[in-house]
Amino acid sequence: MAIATADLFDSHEDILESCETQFRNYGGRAAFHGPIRTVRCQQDNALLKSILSTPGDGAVLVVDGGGSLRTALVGDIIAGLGVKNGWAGIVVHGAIRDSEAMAGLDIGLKALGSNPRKSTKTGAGEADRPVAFGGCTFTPGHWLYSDADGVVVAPRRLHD
Ligand SMILES: O=C([O-])CC(=O)C(=O)O
Repeated sequence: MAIATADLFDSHEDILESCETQFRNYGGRAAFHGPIRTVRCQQDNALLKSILSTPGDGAVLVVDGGGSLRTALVGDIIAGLGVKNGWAGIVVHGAIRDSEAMAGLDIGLKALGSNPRKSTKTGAGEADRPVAFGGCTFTPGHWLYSDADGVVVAPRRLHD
């Protein structure tokens, strides 16, 4: 069942952060939520690919790509790994590609935009550290809720 971020905000304003970044929705799931995992990488997507190759257990991967639109950090193959391994969603502060194919994948996927240019594959980056953008800090283990209105983060799970 979809959980409305606006309703969550009204009930939990004291503990919620709301992200000001204006994402586009690319995935097949318009609304999604889960505990946060993170990765920070700059125009290189080998680390996030290896993370999405492991069991997600319903988590949301927040990818801090520094807001770069120069290369795509996620395409339909990497997003498909997330589907196969039980990730609830991917939030990319950066670009994706294969956007038409992504609409058919059963996963939440938000990103700033798209670019056909691929990323490098060195594995550079950091995983599971707090990352911040849009006035919001994404801390591993905190909970992220996303829908058409936006993305909110809470220090704990908020729904039954
Ligand atoms: O391999 C990449 O860099 C991204 C991609 O195209 C995919 O995930 O399908």
